[in-house]
Amino acid sequence: MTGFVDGLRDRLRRLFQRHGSVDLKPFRRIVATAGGDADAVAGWSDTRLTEAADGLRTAVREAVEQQEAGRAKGGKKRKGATHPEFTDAQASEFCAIGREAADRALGLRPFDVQLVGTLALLSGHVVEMSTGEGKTLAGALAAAGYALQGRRVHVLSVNDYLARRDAEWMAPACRLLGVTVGWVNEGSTPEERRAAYEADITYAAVSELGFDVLRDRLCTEADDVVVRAPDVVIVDEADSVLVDEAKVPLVLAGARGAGVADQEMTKVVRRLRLGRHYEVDQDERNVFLTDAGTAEVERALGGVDLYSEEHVGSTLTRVNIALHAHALLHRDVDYIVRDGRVQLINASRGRVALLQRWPDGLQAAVEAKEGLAVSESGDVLDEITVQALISRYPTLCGMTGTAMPAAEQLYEFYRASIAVIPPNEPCIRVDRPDQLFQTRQAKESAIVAEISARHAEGRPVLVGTQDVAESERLAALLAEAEVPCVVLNAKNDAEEAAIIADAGAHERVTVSTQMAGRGTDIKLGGRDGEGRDRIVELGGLCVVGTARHPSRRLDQQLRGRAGRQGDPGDSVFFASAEDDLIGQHAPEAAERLASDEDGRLTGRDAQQVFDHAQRVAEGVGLEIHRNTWRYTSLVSHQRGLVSERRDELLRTDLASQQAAERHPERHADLVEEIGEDAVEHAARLIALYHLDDRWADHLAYLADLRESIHLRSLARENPLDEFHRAAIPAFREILTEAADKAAETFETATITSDGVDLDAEGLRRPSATWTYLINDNPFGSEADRAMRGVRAMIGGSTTKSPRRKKQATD
Ligand SMILES: Nc1ncnc2c1ncn2[C@@H]1O[C@H](COP(=O)(O)OP(=O)(O)OP(=O)(O)O)[C@@H](O)[C@H]1O
Repeated sequence: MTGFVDGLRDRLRRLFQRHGSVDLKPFRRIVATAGGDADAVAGWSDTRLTEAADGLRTAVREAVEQQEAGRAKGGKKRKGATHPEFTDAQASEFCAIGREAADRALGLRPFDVQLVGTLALLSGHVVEMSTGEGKTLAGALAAAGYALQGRRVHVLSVNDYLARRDAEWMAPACRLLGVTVGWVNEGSTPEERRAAYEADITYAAVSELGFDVLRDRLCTEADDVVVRAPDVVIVDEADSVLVDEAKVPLVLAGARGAGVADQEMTKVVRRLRLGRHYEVDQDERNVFLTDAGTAEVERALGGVDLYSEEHVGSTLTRVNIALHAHALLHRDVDYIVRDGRVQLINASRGRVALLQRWPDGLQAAVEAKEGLAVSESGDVLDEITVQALISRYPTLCGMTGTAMPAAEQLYEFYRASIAVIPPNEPCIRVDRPDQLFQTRQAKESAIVAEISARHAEGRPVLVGTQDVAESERLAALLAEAEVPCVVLNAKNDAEEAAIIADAGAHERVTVSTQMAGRGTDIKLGGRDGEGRDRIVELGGLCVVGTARHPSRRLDQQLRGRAGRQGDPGDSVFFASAEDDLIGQHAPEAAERLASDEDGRLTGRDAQQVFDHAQRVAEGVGLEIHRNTWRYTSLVSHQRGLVSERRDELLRTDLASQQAAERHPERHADLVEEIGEDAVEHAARLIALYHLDDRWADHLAYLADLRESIHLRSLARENPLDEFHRAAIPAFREILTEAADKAAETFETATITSDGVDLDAEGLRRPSATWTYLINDNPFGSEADRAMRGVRAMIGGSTTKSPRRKKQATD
């Protein structure tokens, strides 16, 4: 009933309420009062400043203690956790000392609007502040504010570079406020991680935090856990993380042995030709063998029948994996080859995703395609989506330049409201109308002409491309036109900071893949801003987009690179009817468009077609997000229950108690023989092993279930209901089954004062683990998958998901 009422309320809300900014007046009032205290605070010594911050910390703690004591006296039970907050007077004092601390420690005196942003963050909102308005500082002060309220804060960045940069940059101001700061990077050791998470504020990339949370789930000693319980999360580039990346599952896999390359199949598919032997979906997510392709493969494999019972599960799956690697994963778009290894490119950020890989079979197939040694294979041990990861935090807030266009999703998925903070200086950037063309070739000629013209004027130009291959094509065209350019993409992201630092320099042309999500500052005149006046005179930075993105938000993020802090600048997007956006979302409309002899689209409706295609793309993106969440929220709930049990096993003597209940004699004998502690330790190891193993099996079952259920949806059953109908009972017995198995092992295993040797009992934990991201639905939407199922039934081939080895070999 509650679910029904909530659902109805949500629908009504969506119908009637426009998502607007929260009221900033109360924050403005507090900041104005803080302004009055500024002179007094300016005269304080550093020590006095730190003491004042400490005084705030104590006052908040005492207020919370008083509240709790009052509640206990009144006999009231605590209903949900209440979070400590500043009173208005405390908030005002915090603003005054925070501003002074930033000024002294960083040489940056926060503007009023930044403090308004800080207060909005402290109220749990997502804050919209334009590019270059100083979100990093507003976020750091909010983090310090939460820390003074006694909360533990994680500040999440989109990548390692920003996490470290922001932590190191902001730490001196936080230190002056008596607040400690740590950061985590991919290369951090477990000790460094633990120390970083012990700090009041921890900066980390989202994926790094997620992988730490997953790795913690494998610990068998409480002291090995690195991440403490989630409390407050401040998300930088909030819309990218909370919306664009939310659906991506982070996966932890455990080594099972050397991987095996399917050389035979790689050779077979290499001979296949697009159009004749196989076809690729318009959105490049699925590949199908044609009849001629099927015949060719069957012949190459010595005359097998791919659809016979013998081959349909195994050989056909192998063909599909190899074909997927051959036809759908492109070097320099989806991955690069570096140091003899395949490295994935994170599509939304145009960066190499180190230590990440595709699911087993697919990874091996790509490695075989590239003639590389095959890496280890493994089993999925656990996975979590970014959304589930962030939903664990009782308090969520964040900042971004583009929150309002994501308002609906932010409310729907996180119940987050938006505070739109006005700029410190009004934005004077000119966003020019789109330049639309019939063909990609005509578009690229026009892009080169535009860049050449701006370059000739001496203006810096930032070009945002969609992928690495496009960047390189454009760089070659610019070279032909004798326009020197710097290419920033996943191939050289180590040099990113240096390249970006100079992207605003005189005559500089920077071609960047997926600039949108990079969150780095471009200063006019170059890194030291020396040539700034000259660039201002010339008109500032010119941003060129080479295609419209799948959402307006991404377009805006790219445009926002120009015109920071009231700087001059302009932006223009080029687009063609041959772009993916149109091919995927408005192919029929594109056929009706008219163009002139330069290939420029002339009709008035051309712009509408592009806008429409983008709206459709946004709708598809939202639907994928909703759908993923509908599936994963159940899994996430189940995961929470398992985690709770696991934590209890890890930190208490529950495992030993359970063993004593089920096998009292064996337990008593062992305690006498080797002592209570040793028994407890052995029982714990055994119980954790079985719980983890059972959970990994359950995840594999759910993945299979989800895959198979799409076929049932053709029989007009609601796939989500079906999924729940099967997934809930499958989970119900997990905890009991794991405990039963643990009891069995406890009864039969050899347990000595040295403990229990799980390997010897055949209960092998993975020797090594690694992590990877699964991109949003790499094997297509539900509808695609249902269609593939039908095609398979009527005799065509499909790319069956190789998501899990278990599944692939079913
Ligand atoms: N109060 C301030 N006074 C002077 N300069 C400031 C102030 N706050 C921030 N800055 C400067 O503004 C620049 C941009 O800051 P920051 O990178 O935090 O912006 P941002 O809002 O995060 O932009 P982006 O959208 O690019 O991430 C930095 O060079 C920083 O030093």
